[in-house]
Amino acid sequence: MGEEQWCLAVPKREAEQTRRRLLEEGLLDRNFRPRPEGDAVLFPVTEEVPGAVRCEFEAVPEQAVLPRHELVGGIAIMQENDPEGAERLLASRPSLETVLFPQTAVEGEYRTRRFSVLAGVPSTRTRVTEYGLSFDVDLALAYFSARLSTERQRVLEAMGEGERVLDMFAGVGPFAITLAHRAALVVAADLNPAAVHLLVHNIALNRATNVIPMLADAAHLPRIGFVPFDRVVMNLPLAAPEFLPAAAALCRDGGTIHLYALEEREGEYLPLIRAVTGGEIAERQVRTYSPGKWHAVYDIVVEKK
Ligand SMILES: C[S@@+](CC[C@H](N)C(=O)[O-])C[C@H]1O[C@@H](n2cnc3c(N)ncnc32)[C@H](O)[C@@H]1O
Repeated sequence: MGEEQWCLAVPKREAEQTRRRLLEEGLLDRNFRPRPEGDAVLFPVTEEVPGAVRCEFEAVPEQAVLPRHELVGGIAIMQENDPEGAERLLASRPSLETVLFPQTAVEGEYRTRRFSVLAGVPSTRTRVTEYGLSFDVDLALAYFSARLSTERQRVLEAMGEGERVLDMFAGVGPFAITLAHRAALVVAADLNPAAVHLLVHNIALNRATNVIPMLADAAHLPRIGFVPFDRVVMNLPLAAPEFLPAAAALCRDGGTIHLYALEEREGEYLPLIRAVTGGEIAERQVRTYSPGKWHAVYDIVVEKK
């Protein structure tokens, strides 16, 4: 008899690509085995992701089960403080260098966590490869989440060639450098000096010649006198709504703002958005954040009032 579990059904021809993406984003639940069903493959996922439904799965035999973890480049972040499990995990994958356990939640203005090292090289720095790009990250110094890789591709695909883009909360640059592929110019700002240091490094690492890094508080950006941007990315889910008037001032009429927010009910931020701009709004849930809370994105077409 199997267990009830969230699962994602994908056509067989997309199975390998999906498996790699779920592994990259730490969403593949390794306590269960993916299984074919008709023309599709059902993948067990660790949380309710868009398109997931409930299915029954056979659990993997106990000795094969590795501790739950999220992969960020050569680092595994475990959900439990289990040094013995960490050693097994490290031994299971030659590409793993370090196993960490978060001692805190994501906290503070810089959105970082403190970690203890459970196994391997005592470092919080690693290189992440995402859709052909490389990002050097230091998880203790600056925010990075591999789980947004699909979201970055979605925004890239929505873009036209030659846009002027502003990333207001750029971190080490994953959105800015991904979007630079189609943009004419990307301005990438963050107020964490360590994040900007890695952002500058990652711009050079990816030979992105059209990304301008800035050590700046996003609240100050409207006073710089930029030519309005075609697209503004606001990935600071706990506080981005506060910065929406600044983003709207920086975006051209008809341009798009991608506002990431944490919400407890669908449409929670619609009244606030409508008070700032009159254009079209599409809302999507990106992933579960904690029980009863969603990481949502609002794609907002700016209509100057
Ligand atoms: C959730 S992280 C997102 C980073 C990046 N966009 C990514 O996807 O990895 C939010 C970032 O906003 C930065 N931040 C927080 N408040 C800010 C502000 N007022 N102005 C500019 N950056 C800010 C933090 O330092 C952090 O790097």
